[in-house]
Amino acid sequence: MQIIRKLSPLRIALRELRQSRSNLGLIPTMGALHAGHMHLVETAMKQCDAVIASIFVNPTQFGVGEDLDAYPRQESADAALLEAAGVDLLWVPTVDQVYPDGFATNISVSGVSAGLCGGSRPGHFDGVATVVAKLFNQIRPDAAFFGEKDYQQLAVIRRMARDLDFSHDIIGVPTVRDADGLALSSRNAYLTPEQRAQAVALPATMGDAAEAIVKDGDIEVILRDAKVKLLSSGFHNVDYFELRNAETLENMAIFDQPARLLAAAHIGSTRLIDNIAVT
Ligand SMILES: Nc1ncnc2c1ncn2[C@@H]1O[C@H](COP(=O)(O)OP(=O)(O)OP(=O)(O)O)[C@@H](O)[C@H]1O
Ligand SMILES: CC(C)(CO)[C@@H](O)C(=O)[O-]
Ligand code: BAL
Repeated sequence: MQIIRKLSPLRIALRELRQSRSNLGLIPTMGALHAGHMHLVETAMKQCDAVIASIFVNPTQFGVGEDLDAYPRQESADAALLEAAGVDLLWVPTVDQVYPDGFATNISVSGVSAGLCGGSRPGHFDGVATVVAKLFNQIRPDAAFFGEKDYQQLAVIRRMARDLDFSHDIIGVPTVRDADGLALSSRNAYLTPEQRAQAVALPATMGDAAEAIVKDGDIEVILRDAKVKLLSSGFHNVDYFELRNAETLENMAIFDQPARLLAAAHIGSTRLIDNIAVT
Protein backbone atom coordinates (compact mmCIF):
# COMPACT_ATOMS: atom_id res chain seq x y z
CA MET A 1 0.00 0.00 0.00
CA GLN A 2 1.38 3.37 -1.00
CA ILE A 3 1.18 6.14 1.61
CA ILE A 4 1.12 9.55 -0.06
CA ARG A 5 1.12 13.01 1.52
CA LYS A 6 1.52 15.44 -1.39
CA LEU A 7 -0.63 16.16 -4.42
CA SER A 8 1.96 15.67 -7.14
CA PRO A 9 2.86 12.07 -6.20
CA LEU A 10 -0.86 11.45 -5.63
CA ARG A 11 -1.64 12.43 -9.21
CA ILE A 12 1.08 10.13 -10.55
CA ALA A 13 -0.08 7.21 -8.37
CA LEU A 14 -3.71 7.70 -9.42
CA ARG A 15 -2.76 7.80 -13.09
CA GLU A 16 -0.88 4.51 -12.66
CA LEU A 17 -3.73 2.91 -10.73
CA ARG A 18 -6.24 3.95 -13.38
CA GLN A 19 -4.22 2.15 -16.08
CA SER A 20 -5.18 -1.25 -14.66
CA ARG A 21 -8.28 -0.51 -12.53
CA SER A 22 -11.54 0.93 -13.72
CA ASN A 23 -13.50 1.39 -10.50
CA LEU A 24 -11.84 3.36 -7.70
CA GLY A 25 -13.50 3.47 -4.28
CA LEU A 26 -12.72 6.23 -1.79
CA ILE A 27 -13.15 6.03 1.98
CA PRO A 28 -12.59 9.40 3.66
CA THR A 29 -11.75 9.18 7.39
CA MET A 30 -10.18 11.12 10.21
CA GLY A 31 -8.20 8.05 11.32
CA ALA A 32 -8.19 6.23 14.69
CA LEU A 33 -9.70 3.38 12.75
CA HIS A 34 -12.06 0.80 14.24
CA ALA A 35 -14.29 -1.99 12.94
CA GLY A 36 -16.82 0.60 11.66
CA HIS A 37 -14.23 2.06 9.31
CA MET A 38 -13.06 -1.42 8.35
CA HIS A 39 -16.63 -2.32 7.38
CA LEU A 40 -16.53 0.62 4.96
CA VAL A 41 -13.29 -0.82 3.59
CA GLU A 42 -14.78 -4.32 3.21
CA THR A 43 -17.83 -2.88 1.46
CA ALA A 44 -15.65 -0.86 -0.90
CA MET A 45 -13.42 -3.88 -1.63
CA LYS A 46 -16.48 -5.84 -2.76
CA GLN A 47 -17.76 -3.08 -5.06
CA CYS A 48 -14.53 -1.60 -6.45
CA ASP A 49 -11.35 -2.95 -7.99
CA ALA A 50 -9.12 -0.43 -6.24
CA VAL A 51 -9.64 1.16 -2.83
CA ILE A 52 -8.20 4.43 -1.58
CA ALA A 53 -8.55 5.53 2.04
CA SER A 54 -7.80 9.00 3.29
CA ILE A 55 -6.89 10.15 6.78
CA PHE A 56 -7.17 13.85 7.45
CA VAL A 57 -8.24 15.41 10.75
CA ASN A 58 -9.94 18.34 9.09
CA PRO A 59 -9.51 21.48 11.21
CA THR A 60 -12.35 23.40 9.58
CA GLN A 61 -15.06 21.04 10.81
CA PHE A 62 -14.11 21.50 14.45
CA GLY A 63 -15.62 24.42 16.33
CA VAL A 64 -13.84 26.60 18.87
CA GLY A 65 -13.41 24.61 22.10
CA GLU A 66 -13.99 21.26 20.36
CA ASP A 67 -11.54 18.34 20.41
CA LEU A 68 -9.33 19.08 17.36
CA ASP A 69 -6.10 18.86 19.38
CA ALA A 70 -7.19 15.88 21.47
CA TYR A 71 -8.61 13.94 18.49
CA PRO A 72 -6.87 10.51 18.49
CA ARG A 73 -4.05 10.23 15.95
CA GLN A 74 -2.46 6.81 15.30
CA GLU A 75 -1.32 6.78 11.71
CA SER A 76 0.99 3.76 11.78
CA ALA A 77 -1.60 1.50 13.43
CA ASP A 78 -4.22 2.77 10.95
CA ALA A 79 -1.91 2.17 7.98
CA ALA A 80 -1.21 -1.38 9.14
CA LEU A 81 -4.94 -2.14 9.37
CA LEU A 82 -5.66 -0.69 5.93
CA GLU A 83 -2.74 -2.50 4.33
CA ALA A 84 -3.81 -5.83 5.86
CA ALA A 85 -7.32 -5.24 4.50
CA GLY A 86 -5.95 -4.82 0.97
CA VAL A 87 -6.29 -1.04 0.52
CA ASP A 88 -4.22 0.13 -2.47
CA LEU A 89 -3.41 3.68 -1.52
CA LEU A 90 -3.54 5.78 1.64
CA TRP A 91 -3.86 9.53 1.16
CA VAL A 92 -2.69 11.43 4.25
CA PRO A 93 -2.49 15.02 3.05
CA THR A 94 -0.67 17.65 5.04
CA VAL A 95 -2.85 20.67 5.85
CA ASP A 96 -1.31 22.78 3.06
CA GLN A 97 -2.32 20.15 0.46
CA VAL A 98 -5.95 20.67 1.38
CA TYR A 99 -5.91 24.33 2.37
CA PRO A 100 -3.21 26.12 0.34
CA ASP A 101 -2.09 29.59 1.40
CA GLY A 102 -4.90 32.07 0.87
CA PHE A 103 -7.61 29.39 0.72
CA ALA A 104 -10.88 31.34 0.52
CA THR A 105 -13.62 28.95 -0.58
CA ASN A 106 -16.42 27.56 1.53
CA ILE A 107 -19.11 25.07 0.54
CA SER A 108 -22.25 25.53 2.55
CA VAL A 109 -25.17 23.13 2.07
CA SER A 110 -28.42 24.54 3.40
CA GLY A 111 -31.56 22.58 4.31
CA VAL A 112 -30.30 19.17 5.42
CA SER A 113 -27.50 20.74 7.45
CA ALA A 114 -29.92 22.79 9.56
CA GLY A 115 -30.54 21.65 13.14
CA LEU A 116 -29.35 18.38 14.69
CA CYS A 117 -25.50 18.40 14.57
CA GLY A 118 -25.66 21.50 12.35
CA GLY A 119 -27.46 23.27 15.19
CA SER A 120 -25.13 22.22 17.98
CA ARG A 121 -21.92 22.51 15.91
CA PRO A 122 -22.26 25.74 13.90
CA GLY A 123 -20.08 25.69 10.78
CA HIS A 124 -19.35 21.97 11.16
CA PHE A 125 -21.06 20.89 7.94
CA ASP A 126 -19.46 23.71 5.93
CA GLY A 127 -16.12 22.23 7.00
CA VAL A 128 -17.24 18.71 6.13
CA ALA A 129 -18.74 19.65 2.73
CA THR A 130 -15.69 21.70 1.77
CA VAL A 131 -13.15 19.02 2.66
CA VAL A 132 -15.19 16.21 1.10
CA ALA A 133 -15.54 18.20 -2.14
CA LYS A 134 -11.75 18.70 -2.09
CA LEU A 135 -11.16 14.97 -1.53
CA PHE A 136 -13.55 14.13 -4.37
CA ASN A 137 -11.65 16.44 -6.71
CA GLN A 138 -8.24 15.23 -5.56
CA ILE A 139 -9.07 11.53 -5.98
CA ARG A 140 -11.93 11.59 -8.55
CA PRO A 141 -13.29 8.24 -7.33
CA ASP A 142 -16.02 6.18 -8.97
CA ALA A 143 -17.67 5.59 -5.60
CA ALA A 144 -17.23 7.07 -2.13
CA PHE A 145 -18.26 5.28 1.06
CA PHE A 146 -19.63 6.92 4.22
CA GLY A 147 -21.10 5.50 7.42
CA GLU A 148 -24.73 5.92 8.40
CA LYS A 149 -23.49 6.54 11.93
CA ASP A 150 -22.96 10.13 10.76
CA TYR A 151 -26.41 10.19 9.19
CA GLN A 152 -26.80 13.94 8.73
CA GLN A 153 -23.27 14.12 7.31
CA LEU A 154 -24.23 11.49 4.73
CA ALA A 155 -27.33 13.53 3.79
CA VAL A 156 -25.25 16.71 3.47
CA ILE A 157 -22.71 14.93 1.24
CA ARG A 158 -25.42 13.42 -0.97
CA ARG A 159 -27.00 16.87 -1.42
CA MET A 160 -23.64 18.50 -2.11
CA ALA A 161 -22.70 15.82 -4.66
CA ARG A 162 -26.03 16.27 -6.48
CA ASP A 163 -25.80 20.06 -6.42
CA LEU A 164 -22.18 20.26 -7.58
CA ASP A 165 -22.45 17.52 -10.26
CA PHE A 166 -20.18 14.98 -8.66
CA SER A 167 -21.40 12.05 -10.69
CA HIS A 168 -19.80 9.18 -8.77
CA ASP A 169 -21.83 7.00 -6.40
CA ILE A 170 -22.21 7.97 -2.77
CA ILE A 171 -22.66 4.75 -0.80
CA GLY A 172 -24.08 4.77 2.73
CA VAL A 173 -22.93 1.88 4.94
CA PRO A 174 -24.93 0.70 8.01
CA THR A 175 -23.59 1.47 11.48
CA VAL A 176 -21.34 -1.12 13.12
CA ARG A 177 -22.06 -1.53 16.83
CA ASP A 178 -20.41 -3.13 19.84
CA ALA A 179 -22.14 -6.21 21.27
CA ASP A 180 -24.13 -4.05 23.72
CA GLY A 181 -25.40 -1.78 20.94
CA LEU A 182 -23.11 1.25 21.28
CA ALA A 183 -22.14 2.56 17.83
CA LEU A 184 -18.40 2.29 17.23
CA SER A 185 -16.78 5.72 17.13
CA SER A 186 -13.23 7.00 17.40
CA ARG A 187 -14.46 9.22 20.23
CA ASN A 188 -15.45 6.17 22.33
CA ALA A 189 -11.74 6.05 23.19
CA TYR A 190 -12.31 9.11 25.40
CA LEU A 191 -14.73 7.23 27.66
CA THR A 192 -13.70 5.93 31.08
CA PRO A 193 -14.83 2.35 31.82
CA GLU A 194 -17.70 3.75 33.89
CA GLN A 195 -18.79 6.13 31.12
CA ARG A 196 -18.47 3.33 28.56
CA ALA A 197 -20.87 1.22 30.62
CA GLN A 198 -23.30 4.16 30.91
CA ALA A 199 -23.05 5.03 27.21
CA VAL A 200 -25.15 2.00 26.26
CA ALA A 201 -28.14 4.05 27.47
CA LEU A 202 -27.97 5.98 24.19
CA PRO A 203 -28.78 3.11 21.79
CA ALA A 204 -31.04 1.45 24.38
CA THR A 205 -33.13 4.61 24.86
CA MET A 206 -33.30 5.16 21.11
CA GLY A 207 -34.50 1.58 20.60
CA ASP A 208 -37.20 1.99 23.26
CA ALA A 209 -38.32 5.33 21.81
CA ALA A 210 -38.50 3.91 18.29
CA GLU A 211 -40.64 1.04 19.54
CA ALA A 212 -42.99 3.41 21.37
CA ILE A 213 -43.31 5.66 18.29
CA VAL A 214 -44.21 2.71 16.07
CA LYS A 215 -46.89 1.75 18.62
CA ASP A 216 -48.46 5.16 17.97
CA GLY A 217 -47.36 6.82 21.18
CA ASP A 218 -47.33 10.60 21.55
CA ILE A 219 -44.10 11.63 19.82
CA GLU A 220 -43.53 14.76 21.89
CA VAL A 221 -43.91 12.83 25.15
CA ILE A 222 -41.71 9.95 23.95
CA LEU A 223 -38.89 12.28 22.89
CA ARG A 224 -39.11 14.27 26.13
CA ASP A 225 -39.07 11.10 28.26
CA ALA A 226 -36.11 9.76 26.28
CA LYS A 227 -34.08 12.88 27.07
CA VAL A 228 -34.97 12.57 30.76
CA LYS A 229 -33.93 8.91 30.66
CA LEU A 230 -30.53 9.79 29.19
CA LEU A 231 -30.00 12.50 31.79
CA SER A 232 -30.70 9.99 34.56
CA SER A 233 -28.34 7.40 33.00
CA GLY A 234 -25.03 9.27 33.12
CA PHE A 235 -25.42 11.72 30.22
CA HIS A 236 -25.28 15.31 31.43
CA ASN A 237 -26.52 17.12 28.34
CA VAL A 238 -28.68 16.09 25.39
CA ASP A 239 -28.02 18.24 22.31
CA TYR A 240 -30.98 16.74 20.49
CA PHE A 241 -33.22 13.68 20.39
CA GLU A 242 -35.44 14.03 17.34
CA LEU A 243 -37.64 12.21 14.88
CA ARG A 244 -36.97 13.25 11.29
CA ASN A 245 -37.90 12.25 7.78
CA ALA A 246 -35.16 9.77 6.89
CA GLU A 247 -34.58 11.27 3.45
CA THR A 248 -35.16 15.01 3.75
CA LEU A 249 -34.31 15.23 7.49
CA GLU A 250 -37.34 17.47 7.90
CA ASN A 251 -39.01 17.52 11.31
CA MET A 252 -41.71 14.94 11.82
CA ALA A 253 -44.53 15.73 14.25
CA ILE A 254 -46.68 12.77 13.16
CA PHE A 255 -45.07 9.37 12.56
CA ASP A 256 -44.82 8.50 8.90
CA GLN A 257 -42.41 6.39 6.79
CA PRO A 258 -39.50 6.73 6.21
CA ALA A 259 -38.53 7.94 9.67
CA ARG A 260 -35.27 8.19 11.57
CA LEU A 261 -34.50 8.91 15.20
CA LEU A 262 -31.33 10.93 15.67
CA ALA A 263 -29.64 11.89 18.92
CA ALA A 264 -26.51 13.53 20.29
CA ALA A 265 -25.62 13.64 23.97
CA HIS A 266 -22.65 14.38 26.21
CA ILE A 267 -21.15 11.99 28.71
CA GLY A 268 -18.24 13.56 30.58
CA SER A 269 -16.41 15.61 27.98
CA THR A 270 -17.38 13.23 25.17
CA ARG A 271 -20.17 13.95 22.70
CA LEU A 272 -21.75 10.81 21.23
CA ILE A 273 -24.16 10.64 18.30
CA ASP A 274 -26.40 7.87 17.04
CA ASN A 275 -29.42 7.28 14.81
CA ILE A 276 -31.77 4.43 13.97
CA ALA A 277 -34.51 3.72 11.48
CA VAL A 278 -38.03 3.81 12.94
CA THR A 279 -39.98 1.08 11.19
N1 LIG B 1 -19.69 2.58 13.73
C1 LIG B 1 -19.58 2.93 12.47
N2 LIG B 1 -20.19 2.19 11.51
C2 LIG B 1 -20.11 2.54 10.20
N3 LIG B 1 -19.41 3.60 9.75
C3 LIG B 1 -18.77 4.35 10.66
C4 LIG B 1 -18.82 4.07 12.05
N4 LIG B 1 -18.11 5.00 12.71
C5 LIG B 1 -17.62 5.84 11.77
N5 LIG B 1 -18.03 5.46 10.55
C6 LIG B 1 -17.76 6.16 9.28
O1 LIG B 1 -16.39 6.24 9.04
C7 LIG B 1 -16.11 7.42 8.30
C8 LIG B 1 -15.02 8.17 8.96
O2 LIG B 1 -15.49 8.61 10.23
P1 LIG B 1 -14.56 9.18 11.35
O3 LIG B 1 -13.14 8.99 10.95
O4 LIG B 1 -15.01 10.52 11.77
O5 LIG B 1 -14.80 8.14 12.53
P2 LIG B 1 -15.77 8.20 13.71
O6 LIG B 1 -15.64 6.96 14.48
O7 LIG B 1 -17.11 8.62 13.18
O8 LIG B 1 -15.16 9.32 14.57
P3 LIG B 1 -15.88 10.34 15.51
O9 LIG B 1 -15.61 9.84 16.86
O10 LIG B 1 -15.16 11.56 15.07
O11 LIG B 1 -17.33 10.41 15.18
C9 LIG B 1 -17.42 8.22 8.25
O12 LIG B 1 -18.04 7.99 7.00
C10 LIG B 1 -18.20 7.60 9.38
O13 LIG B 1 -19.60 7.73 9.21
C1 LIG C 1 -16.14 12.72 6.12
C2 LIG C 1 -14.96 13.21 6.95
C3 LIG C 1 -13.74 12.34 6.69
C4 LIG C 1 -14.62 14.63 6.50
O1 LIG C 1 -13.56 15.15 7.23
C5 LIG C 1 -15.31 13.22 8.45
O2 LIG C 1 -16.32 14.11 8.74
C6 LIG C 1 -15.58 11.85 9.00
O3 LIG C 1 -14.59 11.17 9.27
O4 LIG C 1 -16.75 11.46 9.16
N1 BAL D 1 -17.45 11.54 12.25
C1 BAL D 1 -17.77 12.92 12.04
C2 BAL D 1 -16.61 13.82 12.18
C3 BAL D 1 -16.73 14.80 13.29
O1 BAL D 1 -17.41 14.52 14.29
O2 BAL D 1 -16.14 15.86 13.18
